[in-house]
Amino acid sequence: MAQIKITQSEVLSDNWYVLRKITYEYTQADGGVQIHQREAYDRGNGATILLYNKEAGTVILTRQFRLPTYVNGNPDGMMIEACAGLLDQDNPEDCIRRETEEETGYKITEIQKVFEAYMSPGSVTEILYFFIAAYAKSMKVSDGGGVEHEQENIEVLEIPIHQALQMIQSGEIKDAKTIMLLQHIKLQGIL
Ligand SMILES: Nc1nc2c(ncn2[C@@H]2O[C@H](COP(=O)(O)OP(=O)(O)O[C@H]3O[C@H](CO)[C@@H](O)[C@H](O)[C@@H]3O)[C@@H](O)[C@H]2O)c(=O)[nH]1
Ligand SMILES: [Mg+2]
Repeated sequence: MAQIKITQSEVLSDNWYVLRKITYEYTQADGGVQIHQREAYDRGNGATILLYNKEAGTVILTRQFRLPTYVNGNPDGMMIEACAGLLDQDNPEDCIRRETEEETGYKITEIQKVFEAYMSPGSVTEILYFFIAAYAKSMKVSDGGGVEHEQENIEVLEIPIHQALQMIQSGEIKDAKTIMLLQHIKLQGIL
């Protein structure tokens, strides 16, 4: 296994999130030492959740504008995604309960952690915690839509699972966390 020693960490940008240039010694298995420099974008960690209803065979997804996709080939910048949020000070479970209520309007009870994943390990530090939870109409406490002062403007979608899976094939769903959760629900036979 390679040995790593960080020798320098320079902040290139500290605005909304932090971009660092990190220099490190990389000692290979044969003892040879290389000097590497890599940039790492630190925007904290996140959590995401897929809400599902067994009886109806539906899932809850969100739709919102995502600027980085707009500047990289997504014509209207709109993305259909599983509900998700950044952790702030919370633990992943508290975070996703709060985000679920803010974004979808559902106050969920039992939630289940399914896995965790680095979403872009060559450039972004973030680890994402994945959850699923059952939802029912009776759990709806508000319209959702996100937090006004954060300019979130989130649309809430209730979609049959078979349609959501087709939307991956058609390219209407292009978000990695969402694809992972939809496939998980299908693979595990939950819906
Ligand atoms: N003003 C400003 N706002 C920003 C900036 N970058 C992000 N935001 C806003 O900050 C809010 C963060 O909302 P959250 O719901 O907490 O996070 P998220 O963006 O939904 O994050 C989730 O999705 C990401 C993309 O898939 C994931 O990377 C992340 O882990 C998480 O799952 C969003 O409204 C976003 O537009 C910025 O540079 N400036
Ligand atoms: Mg969000």
